[in-house]
Amino acid sequence: MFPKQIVVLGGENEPDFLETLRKEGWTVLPVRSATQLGALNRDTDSTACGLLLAGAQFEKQLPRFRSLLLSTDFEWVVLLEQQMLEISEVRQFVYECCYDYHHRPIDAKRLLVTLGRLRGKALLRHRQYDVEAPIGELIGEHPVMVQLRKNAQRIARSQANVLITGESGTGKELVARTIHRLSDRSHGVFQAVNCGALPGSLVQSELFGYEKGAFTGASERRLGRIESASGGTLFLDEIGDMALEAQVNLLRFLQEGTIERLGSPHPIGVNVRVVAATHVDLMGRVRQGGFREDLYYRLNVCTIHIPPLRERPSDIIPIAQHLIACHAENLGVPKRRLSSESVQALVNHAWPGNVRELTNRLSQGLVMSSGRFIKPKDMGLEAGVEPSIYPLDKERENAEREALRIALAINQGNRSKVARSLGVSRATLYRLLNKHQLLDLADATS
Ligand SMILES: Nc1ncnc2c1ncn2[C@@H]1O[C@H](COP(=O)(O)OP(=O)(O)OP(=O)(O)O)[C@@H](O)[C@H]1O
Repeated sequence: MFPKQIVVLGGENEPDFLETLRKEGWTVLPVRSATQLGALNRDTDSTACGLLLAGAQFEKQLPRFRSLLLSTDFEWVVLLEQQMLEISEVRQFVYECCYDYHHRPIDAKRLLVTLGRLRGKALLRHRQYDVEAPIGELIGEHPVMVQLRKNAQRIARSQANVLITGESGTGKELVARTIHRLSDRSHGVFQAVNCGALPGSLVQSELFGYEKGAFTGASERRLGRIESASGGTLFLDEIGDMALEAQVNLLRFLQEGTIERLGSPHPIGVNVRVVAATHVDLMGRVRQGGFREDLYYRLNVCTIHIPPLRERPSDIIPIAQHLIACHAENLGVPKRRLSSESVQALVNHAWPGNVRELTNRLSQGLVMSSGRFIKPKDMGLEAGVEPSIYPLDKERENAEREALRIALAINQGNRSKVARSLGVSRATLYRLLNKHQLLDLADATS
């Protein structure tokens, strides 16, 4: 149970009311300096409430009080003179920094009710942050994400290679890390290699390592990324961009479990699980001759597809709240909340950059907002009032495509099993796969 604590800022001019608070079971914590407030904010749990007692010339000290209040995690109520509310800067201050206001003379009963509500709100907020998953957790309650987490768990228990597909920023690396964390390799390293960033000339030495003297400049032996990941997981991001020559060696490694360092004819056994990711249509690349078909099938033992954020709009706000809780501390700013306009704007946005864009916009919003709430403009978004619901036929299309993807993943592309699990004939399944351009994910022989 959290104690009833109230931080009182701004003078001792209400001794009777402070006494009433004590009698009502509140611990009153008077604050006289910014340092004291900072210490209380650090040492008191965030369910404590704040009461600001506005004194004479309050309107001249608004910037100081604004930065004091916003530097804390507490919810605040301000007590002021009624005529002060005629000053627009004061009204703006109350709107931005406070949960509520009361004016003098004090109506003790009413103010106690307000403080009771304030505490209730602080407790709720505390619980909300308390249940937040730690940073690095895959958030999302959309049915596709729920299924995706289950699949990741199942896959983690096996040693199978995995191919993760999805647009840029959808969370492919996060899923790969989750598989690693849940696997019996979690004590080994997670080695991430961005194949797109490696020039063709470097990819071989980077992945497979080299012996001293293997080429000019090879002054000592160097282990490659595959060997360094031994006992752990190798994450090959943007696998579609890997040079063809390196693809041959990677295939040999996947078939035989051995590598050869450049300059050495001796194969070395390496125990590594490979998780690859791509944002391009890898099968399309196979057809164009840019990616080896045999390697595609070696990597694609299990597939996880992450749909873009716009196709799972119910995930936007839970992920946003999680990210605010995680990033506010890293950025050294208070945990501000989303205004209702911001919630609407976030849901309306199309998210071409997916969750990465969401992370960036929220970080910007946390830094730029000057009040208790993050507003749309703080995140570089237009305030939107449009309802966030997609037309029904678009929702149906999305649901149909997701059901197909899930069934394909669970049944490893086996068409007969997929058709059975979806309760449709093979002919209908073929039509649906064709319509959603998912034929590549289905095994034509099954
Ligand atoms: N479901 C999620 N829950 C919480 N955070 C997420 C989620 N999905 C993605 N993120 C966060 O979004 C950011 C981008 O994710 P990640 O790097 O895994 O995407 P990616 O698909 O690998 O991107 P790219 O294709 O550009 O390499 C990361 O900070 C990640 O932690």
